[in-house]
Amino acid sequence: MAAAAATFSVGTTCSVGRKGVSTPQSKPCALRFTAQNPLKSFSGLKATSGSFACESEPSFFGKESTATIRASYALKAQKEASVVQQPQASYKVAVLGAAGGIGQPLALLIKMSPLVSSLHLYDIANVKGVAADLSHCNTPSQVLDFTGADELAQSLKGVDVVVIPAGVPRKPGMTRDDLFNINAGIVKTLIEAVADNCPDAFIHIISNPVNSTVPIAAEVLKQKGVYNPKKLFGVSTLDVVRANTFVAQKKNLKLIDVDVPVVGGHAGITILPLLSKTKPSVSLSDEEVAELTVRIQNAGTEVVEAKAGAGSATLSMAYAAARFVESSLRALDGDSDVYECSYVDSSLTELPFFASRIKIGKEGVEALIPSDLQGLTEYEQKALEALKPELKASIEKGIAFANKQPVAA
Ligand SMILES: NC(=O)c1ccc[n+]([C@@H]2O[C@H](COP(=O)([O-])OP(=O)(O)OC[C@H]3O[C@@H](n4cnc5c(N)ncnc54)[C@H](O)[C@@H]3O)[C@@H](O)[C@H]2O)c1
Ligand SMILES: O=C(O)C[C@H](O)C(=O)O
Repeated sequence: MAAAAATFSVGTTCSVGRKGVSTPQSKPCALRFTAQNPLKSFSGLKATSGSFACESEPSFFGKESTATIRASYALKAQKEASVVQQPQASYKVAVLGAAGGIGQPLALLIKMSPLVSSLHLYDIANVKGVAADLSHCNTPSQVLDFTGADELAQSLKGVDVVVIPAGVPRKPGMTRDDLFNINAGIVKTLIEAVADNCPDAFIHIISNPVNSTVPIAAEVLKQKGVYNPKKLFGVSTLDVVRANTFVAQKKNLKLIDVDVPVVGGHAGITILPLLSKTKPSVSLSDEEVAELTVRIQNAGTEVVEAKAGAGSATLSMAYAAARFVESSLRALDGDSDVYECSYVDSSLTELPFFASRIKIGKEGVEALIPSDLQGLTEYEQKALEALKPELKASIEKGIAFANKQPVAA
């Protein structure tokens, strides 16, 4: 196995597969810290003093295996002799909807990233207090707050990654599509501003229904003449996080080792965990596959019902979104082994948007990974065909919405 980046702190995923291997495995890893690193002071959740002392410490999102870290450090030592790797706190990230249930914990997690120099928090209300609170954390990024439409443009200037959790969440009995009427307009307005102010940024869309809001964003960007399909991402990371958790629990596996690709979209049956592609490979009976698949597909509803009217998943979503932000920042920073599942402009199926594993690079989506869709079980193949009409309808609904109300030039 090729050595993964030597890492232990604000974690995320990286591939530990060899370059060119067709099924790279996302593996929790994290940003680089060493004993000499001046930023280690805020990595108390994971790093201790001394590089090797950290190898058995939990990283923020998980644990690197001792062997991997040893191999990685050995390699680094050979390559770099006395050169110390420093995280580059040089990226600007904007969170739109930053005062919300997802926005606040997400902002905290992003504030912990050593790669972020500036964190822009935008919301229509209540963002000043969130920013004041966060700004007291002694991590590198500067926190700036922006309230209301008049400050939206300013919040986006010079930004590298824009994360959008703005919008209303579900209540029990609702589908994600029931949020369309309110959230479609919110996403459209925000993307217009992104197009005008930071058209080159990576755009991460969390607002539901993701199956439609991502196509809306694409249409708006096209109308503005700045659509770059490689830089628009629907955040489906939570489906992967849930799949990994549930499979590990079911099979008594070490959580950090489990990686399940989840493809399709982000609603009900369009969420398709490819359990046969789980790494490490697990043996599951037909009943276990059916039970796990349904649980992963309904996990959002499980939270909505448990919260009983107080919203939907916020903490696990913030965790998942932070992982996706961190992966994007690592890719922007030159890490050439970054893989995640995401709902993107896609040619893997006949549908124009499709969630799959992707390779992320400096310019965004560097490659769609087709291999997960090859050699599916009969159950998965049927589920894949079954999800297509619903996903197609959601995509078309988003496109029709955006084209009915063209953007101002
Ligand atoms: N992609 C996923 O996996 C996933 C997971 C969980 C939730 N979600 C979705 O994320 C969205 C947000 O969920 P939440 O729990 O944080 O909701 P929330 O109501 O707690 O927060 C939403 C925030 O958006 C803000 N907002 C509303 N209109 C805005 C606008 N025009 N510009 C900027 N901000 C605006 C609100 O003021 C609020 O602070 C929902 O649509 C929810 O369905 C997606
Ligand atoms: O279920 C929801 O409405 C929120 C989100 O899409 C989730 O999967 O938790």
